Amino acid sequence: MSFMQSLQQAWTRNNSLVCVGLDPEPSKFPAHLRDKPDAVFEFCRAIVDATADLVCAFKPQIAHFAALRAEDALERLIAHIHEKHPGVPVILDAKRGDIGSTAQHYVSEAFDRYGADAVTLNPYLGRDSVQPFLDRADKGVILLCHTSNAGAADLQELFVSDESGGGKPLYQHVAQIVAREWNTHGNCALVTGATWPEQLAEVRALVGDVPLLVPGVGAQGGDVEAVVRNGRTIDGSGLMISSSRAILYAGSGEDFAQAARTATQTLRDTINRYRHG
Ligand SMILES: O=c1ccn([C@@H]2O[C@H](COP(=O)(O)O)[C@@H](O)[C@H]2O)c(=O)[nH]1
Repeated sequence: MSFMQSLQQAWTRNNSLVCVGLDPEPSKFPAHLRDKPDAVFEFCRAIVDATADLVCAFKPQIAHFAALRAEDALERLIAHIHEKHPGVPVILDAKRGDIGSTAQHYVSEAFDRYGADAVTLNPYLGRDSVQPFLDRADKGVILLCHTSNAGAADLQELFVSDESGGGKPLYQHVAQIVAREWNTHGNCALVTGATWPEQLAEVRALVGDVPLLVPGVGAQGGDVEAVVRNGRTIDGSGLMISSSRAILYAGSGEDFAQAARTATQTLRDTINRYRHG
């Protein structure tokens, strides 16, 4: 099944637009796990198993594993999700982007080595850098459009002129070019941060039903109601609203996975309040 099919089925089956981000930070693990040799895998697996029926996707952030020399734990974690929770897509948050010959290796890394269903990419090197990913029609290609950090405005909101003499902010150009030209296989999505709700509305208006990955609720303080109202599609879906720290570290004791479940359930219910009204 393709990434887009899995995502749509997970939205419906779990009645959820929540994406749980998997950003392991051992210093925040509960004491009983912290010094275990396979702590990163055990922590993330417990979170996954406690929340899989409440989410539309999982999003491991690759730097959180690589910095700990825990790439092996990431491989096993994604394999575990596919085996125990089939139908829940995995987005590898890697923000890759390079010339074509190197991009091919990033394709293999994300999809063949790690077995991810989708990957985040930086579109800044242009179409040829993204093409090897676009060609994997069954996989999701999620391009940075307007990120959640304060510095997003430094470049992404710069005004760019077009051939007709008009112009628009760069992030709107990215949204349009992805939706109109790069999405030939229907496998593209865009990253638009929850902390910029007006820009989120602009992007939704430009891209029709293209799914939006929205980090920035929870620890970064994005307003869930504004995200849902500004980003939803006509049928009340179209969003993967991602939260990492606020879910992973909701509890710090032996019941951390149950605390993560409760936090995920609360976020899902809050989102659902605004999907159709
Ligand atoms: O614009 C972006 C793109 C990616 N991220 C990533 O999402 C999570 C956010 O973590 P929280 O703990 O929920 O704040 C993290 O992995 C970022 O690298 C983003 O925040 N903003």
